Amino acid sequence: MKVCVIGTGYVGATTSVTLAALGHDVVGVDADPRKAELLGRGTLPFFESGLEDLLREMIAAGRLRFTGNGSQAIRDCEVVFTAVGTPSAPDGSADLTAVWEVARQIGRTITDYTVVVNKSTVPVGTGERVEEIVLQELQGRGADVPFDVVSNPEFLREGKALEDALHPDRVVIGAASQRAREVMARLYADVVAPVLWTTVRDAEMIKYASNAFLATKISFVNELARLCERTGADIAQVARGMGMDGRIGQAFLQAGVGYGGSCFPKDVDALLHLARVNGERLGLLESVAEVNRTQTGWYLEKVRRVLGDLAGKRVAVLGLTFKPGTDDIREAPALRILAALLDEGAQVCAYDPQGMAAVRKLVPSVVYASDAYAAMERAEAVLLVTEWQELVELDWQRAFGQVKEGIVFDGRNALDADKMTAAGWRYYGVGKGRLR
Ligand SMILES: NC(=O)C1=CN([C@@H]2O[C@H](COP(=O)(O)OP(=O)(O)OC[C@H]3O[C@@H](n4cnc5c(N)ncnc54)[C@H](O)[C@@H]3O)[C@@H](O)[C@H]2O)C=CC1
Ligand SMILES: O=C(O)[C@H]1O[C@H](OP(=O)(O)OP(=O)(O)OC[C@H]2O[C@@H](n3ccc(=O)[nH]c3=O)[C@H](O)[C@@H]2O)[C@H](O)[C@@H](O)[C@@H]1O
Repeated sequence: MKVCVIGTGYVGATTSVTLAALGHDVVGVDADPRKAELLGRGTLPFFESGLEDLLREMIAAGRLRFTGNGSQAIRDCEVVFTAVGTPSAPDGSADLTAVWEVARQIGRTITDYTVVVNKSTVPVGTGERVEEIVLQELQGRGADVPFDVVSNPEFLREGKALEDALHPDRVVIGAASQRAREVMARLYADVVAPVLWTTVRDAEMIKYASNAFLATKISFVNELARLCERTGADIAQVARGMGMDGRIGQAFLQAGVGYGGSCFPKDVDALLHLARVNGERLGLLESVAEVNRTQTGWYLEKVRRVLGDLAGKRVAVLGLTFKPGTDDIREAPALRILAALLDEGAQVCAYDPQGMAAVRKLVPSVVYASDAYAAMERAEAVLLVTEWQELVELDWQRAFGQVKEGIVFDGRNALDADKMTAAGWRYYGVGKGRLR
């Protein structure tokens, strides 16, 4: 099938590659000509393991190309995906400017039956508004072209984008017409995953509900971690014990410095906004956001209690991206931590395997080290903020020989506390018993 994907960021690029791998003839479109050009040459504009290889393979096979000119691509394709960004507006709502722009472009362009598939994360009711916009544009040019609007939310995680896109837990398709359902069934015929057919509104809500629930699990353990530190329990053991109950599950119960990224914070805010404008209050979700907003502050409070005044202290920060396996620093907890440390006069030396170039632009006054050992040299404390495998597997014995004070604040409970202690470190995890 001929498929067009508009917007080739994380989701659009991954969707384009995945659909090509499923045997479709795909053209990716981006308003940023630099992105389209890079992708066309087989280069990803972001770091995502494994994706670039398959991108090149699909281009070489002639099944995937990229362009800055959407109109021709839209006209040629039976299915047009929208995968543009839906960032937070100042009031917390999802800014849908790019979604409306694409809808107008589609309405101005299509000449034959087209299935307009929304992959961006959008509030309930967006599909219906897209339908209205396309129709207005068609009427404006006196055209009577049949089309359907479908919601097909994306559930991939950064760092595991390809794996998630090729082997999803489920595919959710919200479609009103039988014609659109048949097209979508053909499109995903070779995906080995359960498909849930819903209304457009249900599919839109499923996406927000899923992200909000995952964020809730994280804030739940993070709040409990605070109580564990007061009561002398270990949140890692508590989470393990809870997760062994099949109804609860182990996933997303890892306590830490809070969730970041381009999705959980913005999607929780957007759902809260959607509730407000619909006259509902989601008190539980408000608390989820509040726990997350205060989690880095709580973590830093512990650092202050152990180190005292931070002014003039040399602190190493390891891991800057919002999670391992990506170069994405959007809403990364590390940014708030760096800002607070600098604000209090600490001398900060940082290292991250992929995120330093982007962080350096935002926070130039930090010293960026060439590797983790260099970052830790003469440090009075080490803050592990993102649990890259490379950082977890460091020779911590060797590092102990380089620091001034062997104090480590493991913001992700990723290090082995016993081994760290045996190597000489004073180890502070998150929610791991009372402070010594
Ligand atoms: N990043 C992620 O892991 C996931 C993101 N999502 C959702 O998917 C959507 C896209 O997210 P990302 O890929 O991260 O965004 P992104 O910001 O990385 O990429 C969006 C792309 O759309 C392009 N664009 C904007 N307006 C355009 C237009 N009118 N025509 C053509 N291209 C245009 C931009 O140049 C950019 O390259 C968002 O709604 C997000 O919430 C959903 C699941 C996972
Ligand atoms: O809508 C989206 O964009 C995506 O958002 C998340 O994916 P992503 O943000 O890439 O990464 P996650 O692995 O979910 O991690 C998000 C944040 O939560 C934190 N986290 C995760 C799990 C956990 O147990 N504890 C925890 O603090 C991570 O460190 C990270 O900062 C969801 O997992 C995806 O299903 C969804 O498609």
